[in-house]
Amino acid sequence: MSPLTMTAVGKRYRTGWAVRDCSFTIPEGGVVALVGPNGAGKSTLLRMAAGLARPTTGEVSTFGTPVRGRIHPHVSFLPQRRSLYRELTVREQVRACAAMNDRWSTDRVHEVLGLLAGVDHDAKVGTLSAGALTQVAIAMALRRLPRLLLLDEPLSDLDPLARDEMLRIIMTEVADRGTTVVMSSHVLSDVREVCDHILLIDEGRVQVNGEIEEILARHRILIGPATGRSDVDGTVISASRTERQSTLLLREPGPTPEGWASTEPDLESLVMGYLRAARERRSSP
Ligand SMILES: Nc1ncnc2c1ncn2[C@@H]1O[C@H](COP(=O)(O)OP(=O)(O)OP(=O)(O)O)[C@@H](O)[C@H]1O
Repeated sequence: MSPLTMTAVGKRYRTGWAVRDCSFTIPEGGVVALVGPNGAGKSTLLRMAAGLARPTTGEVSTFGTPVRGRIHPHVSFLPQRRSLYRELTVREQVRACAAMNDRWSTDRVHEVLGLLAGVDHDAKVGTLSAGALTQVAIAMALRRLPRLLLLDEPLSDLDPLARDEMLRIIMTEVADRGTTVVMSSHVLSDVREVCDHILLIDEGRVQVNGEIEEILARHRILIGPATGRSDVDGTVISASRTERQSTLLLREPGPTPEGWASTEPDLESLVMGYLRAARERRSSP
């Protein structure tokens, strides 16, 4: 059963459509990078998956159950704005959460505090740095033992050390418990090393969705003469040209024509190619 499925999902705010006609399925286990530029619709997608925003069109399901205004018991969501009690100390915050959740044991409280080795457990939450706040919120989200963990920009406030530590904790969770993690970021390099699946969105639409290795294998970068591409077979995603040469990103390419050199793209150039193409479509009349 897929942890998260969206079918023809759209979300319109008063300002316009934030998400349009999104259909995708997330496989179970592993880390999905939800990537897109600022304002692409990442938070809106995650909020709909968590039951905090209602789709205007289509249907969102988690573990086969339609999300209708309430979060699935096996799903945990870390919003961009961390919702914690600022007047409590870190220790009190974790205990308060345990007291409100009958699935939490005393052991679980110690586990959460154990994950927060670099954070002062007696500091008031309101005095913590943004990075430490994020660490507390992620540790608490993890200890709810979700089968699907939705993280909205979890790494944006973290320094490089804290970021590596958080990624290590998340990867341990995935390996030990088979948790599925969907992690949004507008910086691909932040999530690249831990994700095996990518969901690229731009202007609220899915541009790319799938296993990274499979997606890369279906694309090629072709470099050839500046004069053109008439003999190139496949779907041209994006094209650029200098006086000397043309560079194409191709999906499902045919045989490489004479005079062209072909290489497999890395994920960064593939993402850039799709985003550039989307920008060109927007700016052309
Ligand atoms: N509550 C809201 N009311 C009106 N418009 C909204 C609301 N939330 C988001 N939007 C708009 O919807 C679009 C998508 O926003 P969203 O926050 O989902 O994107 P994002 O990819 O998460 O961006 P970022 O990386 O900057 O957080 C943006 O144009 C945003 O201004």
